[in-house]
Amino acid sequence: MRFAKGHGTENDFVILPDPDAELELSATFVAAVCDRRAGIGADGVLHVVRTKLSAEVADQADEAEWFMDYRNADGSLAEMCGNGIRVFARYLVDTGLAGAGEFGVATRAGVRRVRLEESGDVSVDMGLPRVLGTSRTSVSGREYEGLHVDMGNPHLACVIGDPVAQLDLGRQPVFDPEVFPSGVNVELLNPVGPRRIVMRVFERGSGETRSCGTGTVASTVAAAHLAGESTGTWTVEVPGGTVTVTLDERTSHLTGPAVLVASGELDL
Ligand SMILES: N[C@@H](CCC[C@H](N)C(=O)O)C(=O)O
Repeated sequence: MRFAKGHGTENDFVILPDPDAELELSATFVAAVCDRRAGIGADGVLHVVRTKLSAEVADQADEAEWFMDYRNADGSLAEMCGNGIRVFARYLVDTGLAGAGEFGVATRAGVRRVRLEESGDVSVDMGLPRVLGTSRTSVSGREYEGLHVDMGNPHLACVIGDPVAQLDLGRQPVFDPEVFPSGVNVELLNPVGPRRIVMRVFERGSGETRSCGTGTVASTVAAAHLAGESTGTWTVEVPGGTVTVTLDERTSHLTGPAVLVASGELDL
Protein backbone atom coordinates (compact mmCIF):
# COMPACT_ATOMS: atom_id res chain seq x y z
CA MET A 1 0.00 0.00 0.00
CA ARG A 2 1.37 3.44 -0.98
CA PHE A 3 1.66 6.08 1.71
CA ALA A 4 2.97 9.61 2.16
CA LYS A 5 3.89 11.46 5.31
CA GLY A 6 3.39 15.16 5.99
CA HIS A 7 2.90 17.70 8.71
CA GLY A 8 1.50 21.15 9.47
CA THR A 9 3.49 22.81 12.27
CA GLU A 10 4.59 19.31 13.32
CA ASN A 11 1.04 17.96 13.66
CA ASP A 12 1.95 14.92 11.56
CA PHE A 13 -0.07 12.57 9.41
CA VAL A 14 0.23 9.42 7.37
CA ILE A 15 -1.60 9.88 4.08
CA LEU A 16 -3.21 6.78 2.56
CA PRO A 17 -4.41 7.30 -1.02
CA ASP A 18 -7.46 5.16 -1.79
CA PRO A 19 -9.27 6.94 -4.66
CA ASP A 20 -11.62 4.04 -5.36
CA ALA A 21 -12.55 3.46 -1.70
CA GLU A 22 -11.18 -0.06 -1.60
CA LEU A 23 -9.57 0.01 1.86
CA GLU A 24 -11.35 -1.03 5.07
CA LEU A 25 -9.46 0.92 7.74
CA SER A 26 -9.93 -0.75 11.11
CA ALA A 27 -9.07 1.15 14.29
CA THR A 28 -6.37 -1.45 15.03
CA PHE A 29 -4.74 -0.91 11.64
CA VAL A 30 -4.76 2.88 11.99
CA ALA A 31 -3.31 2.67 15.51
CA ALA A 32 -0.55 0.34 14.24
CA VAL A 33 0.34 2.74 11.40
CA CYS A 34 0.45 5.70 13.83
CA ASP A 35 2.57 3.84 16.40
CA ARG A 36 5.83 5.82 16.73
CA ARG A 37 7.95 2.77 17.55
CA ALA A 38 6.40 -0.14 15.67
CA GLY A 39 4.70 1.78 12.84
CA ILE A 40 5.38 4.86 10.70
CA GLY A 41 4.31 7.17 13.51
CA ALA A 42 1.79 10.01 13.30
CA ASP A 43 -0.88 12.00 15.14
CA GLY A 44 -3.46 10.74 12.65
CA VAL A 45 -4.25 9.25 9.25
CA LEU A 46 -5.57 11.15 6.23
CA HIS A 47 -7.45 8.62 4.12
CA VAL A 48 -7.85 10.07 0.61
CA VAL A 49 -11.12 8.89 -0.96
CA ARG A 50 -13.25 10.14 -3.87
CA THR A 51 -16.21 11.87 -2.21
CA LYS A 52 -18.83 10.31 -4.46
CA LEU A 53 -17.66 6.83 -3.45
CA SER A 54 -18.01 7.43 0.28
CA ALA A 55 -21.58 6.93 1.54
CA GLU A 56 -20.86 9.11 4.62
CA VAL A 57 -20.28 12.28 2.57
CA ALA A 58 -21.53 11.52 -0.97
CA ASP A 59 -23.92 14.50 -0.66
CA GLN A 60 -20.85 16.81 -0.71
CA ALA A 61 -19.62 15.44 -4.06
CA ASP A 62 -20.86 18.44 -6.08
CA GLU A 63 -18.61 20.80 -4.13
CA ALA A 64 -15.61 18.61 -3.35
CA GLU A 65 -14.03 15.84 -5.41
CA TRP A 66 -12.01 14.47 -2.46
CA PHE A 67 -13.03 13.38 1.04
CA MET A 68 -10.59 13.71 3.94
CA ASP A 69 -11.55 10.62 5.96
CA TYR A 70 -9.70 11.63 9.15
CA ARG A 71 -8.65 9.11 11.83
CA ASN A 72 -6.96 9.90 15.15
CA ALA A 73 -3.86 7.99 16.26
CA ASP A 74 -5.97 5.60 18.36
CA GLY A 75 -8.08 4.78 15.29
CA SER A 76 -11.13 6.84 16.29
CA LEU A 77 -12.91 9.03 13.73
CA ALA A 78 -12.95 12.83 13.87
CA GLU A 79 -15.18 15.30 12.09
CA MET A 80 -12.47 17.78 11.11
CA CYS A 81 -8.74 18.45 11.31
CA GLY A 82 -7.45 21.94 10.51
CA ASN A 83 -3.81 20.97 10.01
CA GLY A 84 -4.73 17.68 8.39
CA ILE A 85 -6.86 19.34 5.73
CA ARG A 86 -4.02 21.72 4.86
CA VAL A 87 -1.59 18.78 4.46
CA PHE A 88 -4.33 16.92 2.52
CA ALA A 89 -4.58 19.88 0.11
CA ARG A 90 -0.79 19.97 -0.32
CA TYR A 91 -0.85 16.23 -1.10
CA LEU A 92 -3.66 16.55 -3.69
CA VAL A 93 -1.88 19.36 -5.53
CA ASP A 94 1.60 17.84 -5.39
CA THR A 95 0.33 14.52 -6.75
CA GLY A 96 -1.81 16.13 -9.46
CA LEU A 97 -5.13 15.02 -7.95
CA ALA A 98 -6.18 18.69 -7.69
CA GLY A 99 -5.11 21.84 -9.50
CA ALA A 100 -3.29 24.60 -7.62
CA GLY A 101 -5.43 27.44 -6.29
CA GLU A 102 -8.63 27.08 -4.31
CA PHE A 103 -10.92 24.05 -4.02
CA GLY A 104 -13.31 22.30 -1.65
CA VAL A 105 -12.52 19.23 0.45
CA ALA A 106 -15.28 17.06 1.95
CA THR A 107 -15.09 16.33 5.68
CA ARG A 108 -17.49 14.89 8.28
CA ALA A 109 -18.08 18.50 9.34
CA GLY A 110 -19.02 19.56 5.77
CA VAL A 111 -17.08 21.03 2.85
CA ARG A 112 -14.08 23.23 3.73
CA ARG A 113 -12.42 25.44 1.11
CA VAL A 114 -8.62 25.29 0.97
CA ARG A 115 -6.15 27.52 -0.87
CA LEU A 116 -2.46 27.11 -1.69
CA GLU A 117 -0.86 30.51 -1.17
CA GLU A 118 2.03 31.85 -3.26
CA SER A 119 4.06 32.04 -0.04
CA GLY A 120 3.90 28.23 0.18
CA ASP A 121 1.47 28.32 3.10
CA VAL A 122 -1.91 26.60 2.90
CA SER A 123 -5.09 28.35 4.12
CA VAL A 124 -8.44 26.87 4.99
CA ASP A 125 -11.83 28.44 5.57
CA MET A 126 -12.67 26.81 8.90
CA GLY A 127 -16.28 28.01 9.08
CA LEU A 128 -17.93 29.98 11.86
CA PRO A 129 -16.81 28.77 15.30
CA ARG A 130 -19.80 28.03 17.55
CA VAL A 131 -19.43 29.07 21.19
CA LEU A 132 -21.60 26.73 23.26
CA GLY A 133 -20.84 27.91 26.80
CA THR A 134 -18.16 27.22 29.38
CA SER A 135 -16.89 24.10 31.11
CA ARG A 136 -14.03 23.04 33.36
CA THR A 137 -11.03 20.76 33.08
CA SER A 138 -8.40 19.51 35.44
CA VAL A 139 -4.83 19.16 34.19
CA SER A 140 -2.28 17.56 36.51
CA GLY A 141 -4.40 18.42 39.52
CA ARG A 142 -5.04 22.08 38.52
CA GLU A 143 -8.52 23.24 37.57
CA TYR A 144 -9.16 25.56 34.63
CA GLU A 145 -12.31 27.08 33.15
CA GLY A 146 -12.58 27.26 29.40
CA LEU A 147 -14.81 28.10 26.47
CA HIS A 148 -16.67 25.25 24.77
CA VAL A 149 -16.10 25.88 21.06
CA ASP A 150 -17.50 23.69 18.30
CA MET A 151 -15.27 23.72 15.20
CA GLY A 152 -17.10 20.76 13.69
CA ASN A 153 -15.18 18.85 16.36
CA PRO A 154 -15.35 19.67 20.10
CA HIS A 155 -12.92 21.95 21.96
CA LEU A 156 -12.45 23.31 25.44
CA ALA A 157 -10.15 26.33 25.15
CA CYS A 158 -8.80 27.57 28.49
CA VAL A 159 -7.01 30.90 28.86
CA ILE A 160 -4.71 30.23 31.80
CA GLY A 161 -2.74 33.48 31.84
CA ASP A 162 0.49 31.65 32.85
CA PRO A 163 3.27 30.23 30.69
CA VAL A 164 2.09 26.94 29.22
CA ALA A 165 5.57 25.47 28.74
CA GLN A 166 5.77 23.92 32.18
CA LEU A 167 2.36 22.21 32.12
CA ASP A 168 2.34 18.45 32.41
CA LEU A 169 0.14 17.21 29.55
CA GLY A 170 1.26 13.62 29.86
CA ARG A 171 -2.17 12.43 30.95
CA GLN A 172 -5.73 12.88 29.67
CA PRO A 173 -7.18 16.09 31.16
CA VAL A 174 -10.33 15.49 33.19
CA PHE A 175 -13.46 16.86 31.50
CA ASP A 176 -17.23 16.80 32.02
CA PRO A 177 -18.67 13.88 30.01
CA GLU A 178 -22.15 15.42 30.17
CA VAL A 179 -20.88 18.43 28.23
CA PHE A 180 -18.58 16.37 25.99
CA PRO A 181 -20.18 12.92 25.55
CA SER A 182 -17.88 12.14 22.59
CA GLY A 183 -14.71 13.46 24.26
CA VAL A 184 -12.98 16.78 23.71
CA ASN A 185 -9.77 18.42 22.55
CA VAL A 186 -8.38 20.54 25.41
CA GLU A 187 -6.33 23.69 24.69
CA LEU A 188 -4.40 25.69 27.28
CA LEU A 189 -3.35 29.13 26.16
CA ASN A 190 -1.58 32.19 27.32
CA PRO A 191 -1.99 35.63 25.70
CA VAL A 192 1.54 37.06 25.30
CA GLY A 193 0.96 40.25 23.31
CA PRO A 194 -1.60 42.09 21.24
CA ARG A 195 -3.46 39.40 19.31
CA ARG A 196 -0.72 36.86 20.05
CA ILE A 197 -1.14 33.66 22.05
CA VAL A 198 0.93 30.64 23.01
CA MET A 199 -0.99 27.36 23.06
CA ARG A 200 -0.58 23.70 23.95
CA VAL A 201 -3.14 21.01 23.28
CA PHE A 202 -4.20 17.55 24.39
CA GLU A 203 -6.08 16.05 21.47
CA ARG A 204 -8.93 13.61 21.72
CA GLY A 205 -7.70 10.29 20.34
CA SER A 206 -4.05 11.32 19.98
CA GLY A 207 -2.75 12.80 23.26
CA GLU A 208 -0.52 15.86 23.36
CA THR A 209 0.39 16.98 19.84
CA ARG A 210 2.68 19.79 18.70
CA SER A 211 -0.17 21.66 17.00
CA CYS A 212 -3.90 21.42 16.34
CA GLY A 213 -5.49 23.60 13.66
CA THR A 214 -9.06 23.46 14.92
CA GLY A 215 -7.60 24.05 18.40
CA THR A 216 -5.75 27.20 17.30
CA VAL A 217 -9.02 28.66 16.02
CA ALA A 218 -10.90 27.66 19.19
CA SER A 219 -8.10 29.23 21.26
CA THR A 220 -8.24 32.43 19.24
CA VAL A 221 -11.98 32.61 19.86
CA ALA A 222 -11.36 32.20 23.62
CA ALA A 223 -8.62 34.85 23.69
CA ALA A 224 -10.69 37.25 21.57
CA HIS A 225 -13.69 36.66 23.85
CA LEU A 226 -11.59 37.64 26.86
CA ALA A 227 -10.32 40.75 25.06
CA GLY A 228 -13.90 41.73 24.13
CA GLU A 229 -13.18 41.23 20.42
CA SER A 230 -14.79 39.05 17.80
CA THR A 231 -12.83 39.85 14.63
CA GLY A 232 -9.18 40.29 13.64
CA THR A 233 -6.03 38.35 12.84
CA TRP A 234 -4.18 36.53 15.61
CA THR A 235 -0.81 34.83 15.75
CA VAL A 236 -0.82 31.47 17.50
CA GLU A 237 2.47 29.95 18.65
CA VAL A 238 2.38 26.19 19.20
CA PRO A 239 5.26 23.85 20.07
CA GLY A 240 5.59 22.94 16.36
CA GLY A 241 5.60 26.44 14.88
CA THR A 242 3.34 29.41 14.23
CA VAL A 243 0.02 29.84 12.41
CA THR A 244 -2.31 32.77 11.87
CA VAL A 245 -6.03 32.76 12.54
CA THR A 246 -8.44 35.36 11.19
CA LEU A 247 -11.92 35.77 12.63
CA ASP A 248 -14.65 37.70 10.90
CA GLU A 249 -18.43 37.93 11.34
CA ARG A 250 -19.17 35.02 9.03
CA THR A 251 -16.25 32.61 9.25
CA SER A 252 -12.67 31.92 10.34
CA HIS A 253 -9.47 31.20 8.41
CA LEU A 254 -6.37 29.26 9.40
CA THR A 255 -3.08 29.78 7.53
CA GLY A 256 0.30 28.14 7.98
CA PRO A 257 2.86 25.75 6.58
CA ALA A 258 1.89 22.28 5.32
CA VAL A 259 4.60 20.05 3.91
CA LEU A 260 5.14 16.50 2.65
CA VAL A 261 8.29 14.83 3.95
CA ALA A 262 8.26 11.23 2.71
CA SER A 263 6.51 8.62 0.64
CA GLY A 264 6.85 4.89 0.30
CA GLU A 265 5.30 1.48 0.45
CA LEU A 266 3.59 0.26 3.61
CA ASP A 267 4.25 -3.42 4.28
CA LEU A 268 0.89 -4.90 5.25
N1 LIG B 1 -5.07 17.88 14.81
C1 LIG B 1 -6.33 18.26 14.33
C2 LIG B 1 -7.55 17.77 15.04
C3 LIG B 1 -7.70 16.25 14.88
C4 LIG B 1 -9.00 15.69 15.42
C5 LIG B 1 -9.12 15.78 16.91
N2 LIG B 1 -8.11 15.03 17.62
C6 LIG B 1 -10.53 15.29 17.31
O1 LIG B 1 -10.69 14.12 17.69
O2 LIG B 1 -11.46 16.08 17.22
C7 LIG B 1 -6.40 19.70 13.87
O3 LIG B 1 -5.37 20.16 13.35
O4 LIG B 1 -7.46 20.32 13.90
